[in-house]
Amino acid sequence: MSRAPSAMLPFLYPFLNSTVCTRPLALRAAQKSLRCRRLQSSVTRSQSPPDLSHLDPEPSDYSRFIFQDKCTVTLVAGSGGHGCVSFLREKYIEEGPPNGGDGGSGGSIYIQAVDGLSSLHKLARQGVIRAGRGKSGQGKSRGGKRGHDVLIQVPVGTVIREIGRFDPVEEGELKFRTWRASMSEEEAMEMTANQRDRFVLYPGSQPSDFLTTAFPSLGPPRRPHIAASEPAAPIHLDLSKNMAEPMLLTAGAVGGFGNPHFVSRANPRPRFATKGEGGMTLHLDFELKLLADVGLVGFPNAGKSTLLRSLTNSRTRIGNWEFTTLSPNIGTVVLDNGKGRPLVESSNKENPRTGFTIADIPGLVEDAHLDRGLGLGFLRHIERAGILGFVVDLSSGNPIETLQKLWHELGEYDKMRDTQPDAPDSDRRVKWSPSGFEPTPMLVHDASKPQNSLPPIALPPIYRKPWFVIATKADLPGTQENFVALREYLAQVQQGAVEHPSGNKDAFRGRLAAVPVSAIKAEGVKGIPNLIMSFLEHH
Ligand SMILES: Nc1nc2c(ncn2[C@@H]2O[C@H](COP(=O)(O)OP(=O)(O)OP(=O)(O)O)[C@@H](O)[C@H]2O)c(=O)[nH]1
Ligand SMILES: [Mg+2]
Repeated sequence: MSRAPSAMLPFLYPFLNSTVCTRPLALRAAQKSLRCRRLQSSVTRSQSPPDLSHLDPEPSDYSRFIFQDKCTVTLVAGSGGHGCVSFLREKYIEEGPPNGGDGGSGGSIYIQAVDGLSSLHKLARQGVIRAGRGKSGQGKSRGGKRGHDVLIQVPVGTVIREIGRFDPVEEGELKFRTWRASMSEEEAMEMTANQRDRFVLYPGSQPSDFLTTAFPSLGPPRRPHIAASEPAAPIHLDLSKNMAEPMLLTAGAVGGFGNPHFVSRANPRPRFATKGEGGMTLHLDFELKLLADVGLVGFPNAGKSTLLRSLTNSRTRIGNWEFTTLSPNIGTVVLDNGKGRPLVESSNKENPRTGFTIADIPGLVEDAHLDRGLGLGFLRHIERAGILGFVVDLSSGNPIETLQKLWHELGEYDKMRDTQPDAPDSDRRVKWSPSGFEPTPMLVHDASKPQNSLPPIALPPIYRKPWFVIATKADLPGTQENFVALREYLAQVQQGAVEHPSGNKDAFRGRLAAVPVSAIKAEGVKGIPNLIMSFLEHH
């Protein structure tokens, strides 16, 4: 592992003020220079004197960040408990009145998008999520206990789409309607055979009692009142904001009636009660649309993971070889003074930002848009970041070319996405047939792809995202000229004197800053949160 030379970075300091805090910011930066200096992640803040050993760790010193951006989960709402068949038993009362309690209702499933989560892996591991079943009613008119509710918490930026559902109440309603449509009113009153499966009998009854008991006519299956606040089918939710309160996804089913409900003059001691309704099953697809506020884009070994470590509490893996990082790592920059007071004044007074997230995305390679290297999956992660931070290694080659090559990949991906919206999911297998043999046409089915997979979520094009450049490894010798050239190039792009590196005329041309840093020494990184905040607040 290459240890950086211990020389300080004399050339860095003049640049820091002129580049990070460019014109509109310069005044503000001067006024807030004190605050600017204090602004740093919770990690660096708590270290005095600074211990930088975590920025150049042993390859084995890392914590695993389990990342999952997509999963399919089955949700089963709780079914209702059965009603109870019971009669009052007391001394001197031989044949007491019915006193069976109603069944408890099933548990509901709620969803809430919360800040602070960044992956769907916990949800993905569950596979099937069941709310509690309502308990059956009991004697002495005691109702059954409710089933427990389930709250699913997902990261902000999760999109939920329905793949399929099975609703026993809807099935029951349909069955009931077709059954009623086929007979007259009187017949319906008498004919109860079709509804026998909705009753429970007195515990000591024989199965044959089902045939001899005269059951009353029941209406269609019942729905709980809170089902009215379920989202409309098919479910499509875009949870892009932190939710203060959970939202109902599927309501638990109602419990059955106890036997006192069926008392009539003809049958004062009914020996039956009704079953609870069945809970709904939902198959939902969860996908993270927003990965993080900022995505670090760069070639392998550029120093993205080191930069993430220097900015946040992340313990992502670092190594002097390519493809050290294989899945995104997300770190959070906390912008408070440790006592809940903000260090950056947010222009949004009502809901000020207290921090933001940065994703270290695995390195891109040339032709990544053709799915080379670790390919399209990672371009999709880049597509999901709000702001792009291009990490360019000043010590290897021409940084302008590096930046142009990175943009070229992103630009090609944007173009490809526009022309073939479902290209990333298309079947890429080669269909080969031996010469002279004409194969019979058959449906090629990719077993790895779920049958009812949904189309990818539509995201805005990459070239419209705000971006800036982090020129890293500035502590290495001979990097100064490279940085000066890069800064001049960006100024020209901003003025429109040269073509935007994405090759797109409508691309983002706001303030284009280049920040020289030495991530390994945590030098120059303190201005980055301020710069990112200015982007987050104005775009
Ligand atoms: N001198 C110097 N070396 C650095 C700096 N930042 C990172 N490095 C070194 O560069 C090498 C690669 O760093 P990583 O952070 O793993 O690079 P990466 O971009 O995450 O690489 P991949 O995960 O493979 O894409 C490591 O040996 C780091 O110690 C820096 O600012 N100065
Ligand atoms: Mg890495």
